[in-house]
Amino acid sequence: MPVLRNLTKVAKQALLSTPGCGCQPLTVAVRTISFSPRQVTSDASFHSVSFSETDHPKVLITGGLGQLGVGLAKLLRKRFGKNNVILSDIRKPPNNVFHSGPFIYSDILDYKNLREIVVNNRITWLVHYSALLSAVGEANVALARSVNITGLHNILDIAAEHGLRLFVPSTIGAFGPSSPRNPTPDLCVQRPRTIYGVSKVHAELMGEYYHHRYGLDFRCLRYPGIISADSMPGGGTTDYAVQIFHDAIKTGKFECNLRPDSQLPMMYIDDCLRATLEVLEAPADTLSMRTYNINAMSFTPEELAQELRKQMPELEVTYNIDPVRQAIADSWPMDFDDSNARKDWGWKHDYDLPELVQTMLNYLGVERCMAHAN
Ligand SMILES: NC(=O)C1=CN([C@@H]2O[C@H](COP(=O)(O)OP(=O)(O)OC[C@H]3O[C@@H](n4cnc5c(N)ncnc54)[C@H](O)[C@@H]3O)[C@@H](O)[C@H]2O)C=CC1
Ligand SMILES: CC(=O)[C@H](N)C(=O)O
Repeated sequence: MPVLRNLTKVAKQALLSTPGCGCQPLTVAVRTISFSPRQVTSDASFHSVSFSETDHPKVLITGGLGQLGVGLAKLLRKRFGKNNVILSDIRKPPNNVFHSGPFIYSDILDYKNLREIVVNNRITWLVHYSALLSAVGEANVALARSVNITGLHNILDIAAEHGLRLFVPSTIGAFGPSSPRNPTPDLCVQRPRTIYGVSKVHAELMGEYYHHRYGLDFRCLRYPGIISADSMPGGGTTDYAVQIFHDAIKTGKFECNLRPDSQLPMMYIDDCLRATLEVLEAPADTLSMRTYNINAMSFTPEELAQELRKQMPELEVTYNIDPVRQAIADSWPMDFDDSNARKDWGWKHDYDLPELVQTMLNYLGVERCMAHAN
């Protein structure tokens, strides 16, 4: 079988190489003044741990069991120590995640519970990953509004009250059909047409407002579509670019829900997680903005399939367009201008399309061969 023959080739290669698996605040920090964004009771604590008091930040990741959180926890634990990074979600963690470091239940809609976690664990950095993504959000607007907007308000208030450094990811989805699409700069018209996009523009603006108004150390990157091998996407428009690898390896066939010419910005997960750590560690005076585009590559489904066919010539791709996802993709950036991130804090991606494809095939090919061997 050609698919298996190519898989074996890919797996052999993989066994030989290692798979990749400006503004200063106008006010003093909120914890030092008597006014806070939320009318907290007088017993509320503003005693956050300052960075000089600890060797490492104490990090909480919300929504940590999705496509990105487990990988980010692994990276941050390597850097700051296993027990200094707490993953949280409302879902039950799989065994390997539960045994790899601290995990805690946290519903971002439960403000008191969130505050208790931050206080009891002396959290200093908060990475806020909980969200409903673009396609899932359109299927459940009320829940998306609640998680992505009400949840964010809880996060912002807790971060401001406890002097946390707060990272919130935004997305290419924060732009819309009236934005310049090729390329899309950091600052331009943002009129997205999805609840996901609207909630992310809201997050960008609220975070920046809290930064200027209360001195909140808010940091935000607009991620492209993220491609990963060991975690599945949670219901977005760019999901096809992950699924194609799984289907190609399993069956040699893939049915794509976007048109072959739909060009979108994309990034391999290792680049995305490294960018997140880099912007979190960047000295404040290097950040001329608080929300940055980051990018690595742009491609269409057809171009991705062509790159895959270099390794799997028999791959068959058919198209069965999902009108909801297609309308979203047609309104999103085709290419992303991340020159400010590159200039300010030295952002540089490692993976272009050929490396991405090779790395994904290596990883998934080895996994499949190992599963067959067991
Ligand atoms: N994966 C991607 O391609 C991109 C992701 N992003 C952003 O990065 C962040 C992480 O993305 P993914 O890991 O892909 O998302 P995901 O959809 O895979 O995971 C989101 C997680 O949030 C959790 N969650 C939902 N409601 C919650 C609640 N009430 N309380 C606590 N947790 C809750 C879910 O259980 C899920 O584990 C999101 O904010 C997303 O908007 C931005 C651009 C691209
Ligand atoms: C690009 C994103 O924000 C996400 N992957 C989605 O497609 O919704």
